[in-house]
Amino acid sequence: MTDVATTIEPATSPTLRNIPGLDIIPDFVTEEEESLLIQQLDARNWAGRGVEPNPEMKRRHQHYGGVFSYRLRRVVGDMEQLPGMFNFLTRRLLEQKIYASSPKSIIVNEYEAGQGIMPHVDAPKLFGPTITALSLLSDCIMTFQHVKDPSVVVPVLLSRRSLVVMNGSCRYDYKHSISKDLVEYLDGQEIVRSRRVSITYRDMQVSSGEETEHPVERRLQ
Ligand SMILES: O=C(O)CCC(=O)C(=O)O
Ligand SMILES: [Fe+2]
Repeated sequence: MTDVATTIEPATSPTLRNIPGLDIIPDFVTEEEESLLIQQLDARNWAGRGVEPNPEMKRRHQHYGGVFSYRLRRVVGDMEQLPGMFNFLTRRLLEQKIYASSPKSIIVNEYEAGQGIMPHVDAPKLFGPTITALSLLSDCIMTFQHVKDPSVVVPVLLSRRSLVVMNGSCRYDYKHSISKDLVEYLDGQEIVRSRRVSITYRDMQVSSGEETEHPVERRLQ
């Protein structure tokens, strides 16, 4: 990547929302599908807050496919098939050509009001070129910050039931984060945060055990 900085517009420009490789698909699931997903997820075990494989994490989460330990920085255990409850989502991702083949890994994150995720780039050596996250139960703002030019900060609304797709520059050149704020503002719109559950699809890039650049500790908020 050369001359990245020269292609970036001033931070004040509204056109900055056009981050190369960023796409947001509204209403990726229906209200009925959202309720069913939440019901099924809540019937399963949430990790974090003292529960393995990431007991140190305050945010509750569920890993499917490859179970990634943030502490050990690697996939622990065997790659398992994704549970059937995700089949319709995977099918939709393939139908809409967001992925060419079924992604092998899902992380479900739960954010209580007052919880967020620190700025990070999803481990480039571990996860593939397309990251997607489905927002359930609450709107939030995802903030993108350019790695090489931190003055470039781009807040983007992730509305409830939308899918955010990160490819190319968006996936590799920008950190993404979600604040802990209970109330957020974007373009004069007030966004009141409540419990949010996100379903992130990622392809595993390499065999387990490879060192990654994941900012482990800084994710633990
Ligand atoms: O909650 C989200 O929408 C994003 C989660 C995320 O960035 C991650 O797990 O790496
Ligand atoms: Fe991420």
